[in-house]
Amino acid sequence: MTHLARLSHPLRACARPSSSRSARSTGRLARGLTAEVIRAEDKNLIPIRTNLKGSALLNTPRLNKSPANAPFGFGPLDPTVTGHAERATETTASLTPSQGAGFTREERAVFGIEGFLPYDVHSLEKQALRAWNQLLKQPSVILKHAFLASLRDQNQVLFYRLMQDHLKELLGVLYTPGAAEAVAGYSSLFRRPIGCFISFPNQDGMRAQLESHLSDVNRTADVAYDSGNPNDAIDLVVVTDSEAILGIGDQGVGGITISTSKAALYTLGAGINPNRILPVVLDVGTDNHALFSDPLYMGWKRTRLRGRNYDQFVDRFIRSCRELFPNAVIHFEDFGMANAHRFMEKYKDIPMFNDDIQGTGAVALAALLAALKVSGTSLKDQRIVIYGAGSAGMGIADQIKDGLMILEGLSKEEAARRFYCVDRNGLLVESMGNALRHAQLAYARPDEEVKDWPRENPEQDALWLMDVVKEVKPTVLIGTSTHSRSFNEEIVREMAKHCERPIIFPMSNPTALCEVDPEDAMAWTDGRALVATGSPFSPVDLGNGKTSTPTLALPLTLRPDQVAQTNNALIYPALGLGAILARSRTISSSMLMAGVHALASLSPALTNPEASLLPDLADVRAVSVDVAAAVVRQAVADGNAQDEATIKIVQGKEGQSLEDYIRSRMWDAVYRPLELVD
Ligand SMILES: NC(=O)C1=CN([C@@H]2O[C@H](COP(=O)(O)OP(=O)(O)OC[C@H]3O[C@@H](n4cnc5c(N)ncnc54)[C@H](O)[C@@H]3O)[C@@H](O)[C@H]2O)C=CC1
Ligand SMILES: CC(=O)C(=O)O
Ligand SMILES: [Mg+2]
Repeated sequence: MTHLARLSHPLRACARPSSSRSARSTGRLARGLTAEVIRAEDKNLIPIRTNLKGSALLNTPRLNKSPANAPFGFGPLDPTVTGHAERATETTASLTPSQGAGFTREERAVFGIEGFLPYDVHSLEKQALRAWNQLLKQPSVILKHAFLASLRDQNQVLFYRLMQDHLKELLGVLYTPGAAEAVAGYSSLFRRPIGCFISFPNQDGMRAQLESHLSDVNRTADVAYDSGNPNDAIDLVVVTDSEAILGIGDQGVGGITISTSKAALYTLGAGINPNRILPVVLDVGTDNHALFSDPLYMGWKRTRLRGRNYDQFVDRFIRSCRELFPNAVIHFEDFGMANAHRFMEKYKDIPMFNDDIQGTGAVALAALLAALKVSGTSLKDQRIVIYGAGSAGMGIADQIKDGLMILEGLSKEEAARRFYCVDRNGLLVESMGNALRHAQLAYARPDEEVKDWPRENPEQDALWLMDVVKEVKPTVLIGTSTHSRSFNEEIVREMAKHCERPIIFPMSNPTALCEVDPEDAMAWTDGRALVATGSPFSPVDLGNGKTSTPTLALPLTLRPDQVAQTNNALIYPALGLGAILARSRTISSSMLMAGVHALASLSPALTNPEASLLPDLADVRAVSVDVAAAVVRQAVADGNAQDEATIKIVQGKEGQSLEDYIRSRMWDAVYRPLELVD
């Protein structure tokens, strides 16, 4: 028997696929319920079915419409610690007014929760305002991050609504740089687990552990997004093994927070239903000895597993995912460089991608194409120095190399010659032999070419960044080194001597590891640089009263939206969404390139040369519609797409534009009606 909690809703009748067919028998929405069945404007009126009642309902974050407990940070304040007494008073005061709840009167009656809640019914908007006020009282980024984690763990819709309403302010809390602190402090801050933990010592139970997550998802079948087929409950797996988290290295089990943050950005950035994403950490031990000596460390306290056992473990994980979630895209995040590249090759025949290599390469190429429009130069005429030849650096080189081949018709070898890659042992040269990693081989320069270059340190063979900049006279300088402030004044000024519009992308995260502060880069190039950073930066105010920047030629004031954030988060959500909607067999390089072009074409700098090179990351959701559309079209053109409904839309057979179709598939942070099922 079914009890409808909102029988009176005017669109209730058309909220279900049809009066006689159940949603389960009609099929899917995420890729099934056809476009004419659910329109974008109706999707949020479709009830979510559940058999949970009372406190069980309130304690289920994906169904809860009320912030049930005091969020993290308000509880255990120690009044003996300076400042805590005042804060405790303040925060208690802020919690005193009615907590208010979004459950309607009818829902309260049907689900037996009236007695669990204060009387007044508060809208989501009002709840979001209260949550925002509470968050502002958190005194540090890490406590703000913890507040958000706690909210997410109590009321999913409210968490996403708050994030969406304040994306500009909160991205740096949830994601880089805030996520770096949260990952590093995981074991000490731990409250409740979010995500999926697959640990090597428990590997025999791996399948059962994944199945538990699956049945957890299926327990509350969502008519709007589920097919009713338990094997179609997960669209996306975001997995890390934590070896190279952002720029802070091996973080063991704490890496789960990078998976959960990246997962949240899929929802915020591309509307992927958060309940259909599985964030995973593969706990294979850690080589971070500080974690070993921490008695509170929660992961597997062993040195990092390597070799055959590690490979078999990852293989087993991928196999289990393919069996249990056959349609899911698998997103690899923050693996160490050698493994990241090996797995990209090994699993290239399934729908997977490596975000640090491919996502980063794609966003960097999009920013570069926009910068070239501003500078009026062509891709083939660039001399590109990459500082930090790891996953991201080589991913960027590979993507730009693809661009040189596809857009400029260069051969692979000619394209590779445009790059000079400097790593911790200096410029990559052929004589480095076995010390070169596989992904670096194509970019090693012949020793003959560089043997007479002057060295900063003549005692050494290695050529350092300054030596390379002096000889190469780069037009493009990209930082993925984790070497904070390494693009110093001397280097930037040297580059700017030989180049009208130096293109400088200091892409290392978090903020503290950025290779150059945009404000300095602008000052040292007399405002000529085209800059894009990996982490967010505050507005660069170069004019009026600033004595440190005396020789400005170009924009006197750089508004916040003028420093582009060249972060893979601007493209990976749409890449994933496109691949999911198309149910693409693989994620091909042509799909990536289609995404690059779509993103580059949205650059504000195309219409205003003084504007940001890329759209604001806070606008990622709108950006994602166009980028996902390009990815889907390419998947269909390549014969890679398998979803019939999507293919028909692309072929124009459904009378709906692909963009509208994509919007209709995007999950929104709104309270949908609940329907009680037995
Ligand atoms: N903006 C974005 O979208 C992205 C930024 N990144 C950032 O890029 C940085 C590198 O990340 P991954 O490539 O994943 O790490 P990785 O560990 O694979 O690569 C880092 C490379 O830098 C080299 N390196 C370290 N210190 C150096 C020094 N002093 N001089 C020259 N080279 C040095 C290392 O030997 C290594 O090859 C991180 O800060 C990460 O947060 C990574 C992915 C995306
Ligand atoms: C952005 C990102 O993926 C990284 O810094 O690793
Ligand atoms: Mg990463």
